[in-house]
Amino acid sequence: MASTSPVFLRLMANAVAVANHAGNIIREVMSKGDLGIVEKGVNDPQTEADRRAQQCIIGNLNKKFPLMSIIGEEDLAQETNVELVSDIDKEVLNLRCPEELVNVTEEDFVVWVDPLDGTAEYTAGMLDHVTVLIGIAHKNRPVGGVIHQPYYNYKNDKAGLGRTMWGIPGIGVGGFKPIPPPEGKRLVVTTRSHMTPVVQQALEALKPDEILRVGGAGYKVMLLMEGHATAYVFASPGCKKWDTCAPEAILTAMGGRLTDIHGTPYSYASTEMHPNKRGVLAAAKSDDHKWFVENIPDEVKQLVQGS
Ligand SMILES: Nc1ncnc2c1ncn2[C@@H]1O[C@H](COP(=O)(O)O)[C@@H](OP(=O)(O)O)[C@H]1O
Ligand SMILES: [Mg+2]
Ligand SMILES: [Mg+2]
Ligand SMILES: [Mg+2]
Repeated sequence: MASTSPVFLRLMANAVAVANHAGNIIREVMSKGDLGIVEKGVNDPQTEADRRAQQCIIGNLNKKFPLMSIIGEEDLAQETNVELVSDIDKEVLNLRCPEELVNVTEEDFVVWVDPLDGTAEYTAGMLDHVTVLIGIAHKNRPVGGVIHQPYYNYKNDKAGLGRTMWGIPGIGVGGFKPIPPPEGKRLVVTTRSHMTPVVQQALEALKPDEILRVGGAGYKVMLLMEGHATAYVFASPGCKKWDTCAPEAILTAMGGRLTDIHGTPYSYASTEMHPNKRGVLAAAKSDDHKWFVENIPDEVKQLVQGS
């Protein structure tokens, strides 16, 4: 069965399995207590969990898809002797493949990996903000996404720890139940740890009923996916392609939209620069997305235009 499945489904099914394994690594590093924090820049920490999770994800995907471009957040020499993840997600493997991807070979996919999104929150013990993000692009656009949340349910002893969500535009989503945001309320989610005057200016102009400040692009998009927020607004060039590729795929699969703050989608080609220099704007409903694009002030748009 596996060998006859389209490459895309094998890739998605392996991405789910390897994201789950990365979640084990993230919990193991935390439980050992020594996070091995390195500051990559201003307010940009990296931990032993970021490093080991990336080695595991890229090492395994490389072994199975040696001709594919894989781009990870952390700048590391890839170890060759990483622990092999032998499982594969059977449910995802047996999904219907989008028609246009049935015959696509591994060379034509680009995979964007954020081994640990929400590192600042991980080091601060805000563990539910942490996710593992694996986004798959074809012809510059996200065609599949996996978000693993290793600490889902960590405050509840009785429930299972961790969960994995996926989405394939044109096919659907799994691992969670999409819930629309409350009608008649404007709930905006934004950064907790990378606030700037321009980010703040954009938020004020939108007159939200509530501003939710949480960590990680993955967790912010999860709040959109499950009806806790109307839009994710980040008028800053700080996020990178590995932060948005997987979340965009899942949001698109459920009818939402993720673009820059001007309303233009990003390209996820392997040659693309890493930063999302024109900011991030996402919503679970495309009508809401349109409203936010129209109501971000021109002054903010001029300050976040990528030049
Ligand atoms: N000014 C900045 N400098 C570095 N990284 C930034 C940044 N603004 C946002 N990011 C990155 O974008 C992701 C979401 O940020 P935030 O939580 O502030 O919304 C984080 O990913 P990582 O945790 O994977 O590094 C974070 O590092
Ligand atoms: Mg980081
Ligand atoms: Mg990130
Ligand atoms: Mg990261």
